[in-house]
Amino acid sequence: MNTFSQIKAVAFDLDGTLIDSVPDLAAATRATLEELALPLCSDEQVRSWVGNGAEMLMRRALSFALNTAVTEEQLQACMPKFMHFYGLNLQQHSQLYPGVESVLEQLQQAGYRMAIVTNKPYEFTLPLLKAFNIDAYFSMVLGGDSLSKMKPDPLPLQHILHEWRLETEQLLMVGDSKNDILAAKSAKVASVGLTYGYNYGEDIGLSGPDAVCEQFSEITALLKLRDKATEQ
Ligand SMILES: O=C(O)COP(=O)(O)O
Ligand SMILES: [Mg+2]
Repeated sequence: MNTFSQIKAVAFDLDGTLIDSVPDLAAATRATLEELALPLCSDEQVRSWVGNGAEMLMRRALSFALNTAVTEEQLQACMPKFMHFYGLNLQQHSQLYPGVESVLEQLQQAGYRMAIVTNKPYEFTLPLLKAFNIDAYFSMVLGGDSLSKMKPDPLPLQHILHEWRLETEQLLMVGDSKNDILAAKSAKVASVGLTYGYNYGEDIGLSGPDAVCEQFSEITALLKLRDKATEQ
């Protein structure tokens, strides 16, 4: 029996897994820094700062711009600005990664239950899923602030196991970051690491997921789903 043979439900990470969201996150980060008359950052820097939610992104951005550690007061003063700017343009420059819609469709057809487990604040998560017209695939959507702890803590995955009455062998976590893989390991569920997303510039394979995929479409083969689009 392979690692994935008992999977009934899949928890997907969002940023860097389903959606390339860095261009809009970077624009909002720069708009915040600009309003504070601080040096601006590049998209590439933001790519390496995403992964632990909006507050940690701003903490990293401020610490770069101020070239020193950031106080709680400085961070809390700039959060409303970032939330405002990001909320204005969630999807102007962001894109779904290739193959995402078709794989979600195939998984739905095959009867898998699907959830989003992201560290992005919940208030941005649902609008972003709606903007790309993929919200209906997910019967549970957890943002970084939906529960008391976010990934790499196992709590969001444990919440799904509990709510959906699943055994650990029945849930799969798919993500681009070591936070996704660490959360899966702590929750004792299988994980797939994607190489194209954001992982602080590190190789996702080093976190030890059960499988590494270069493209989202490879998930169908792992779950032994036939690609109906290419099937004659
Ligand atoms: O917002 C973040 O920092 C990361 O979000 P993700 O968990 O969907 O990758
Ligand atoms: Mg991610």
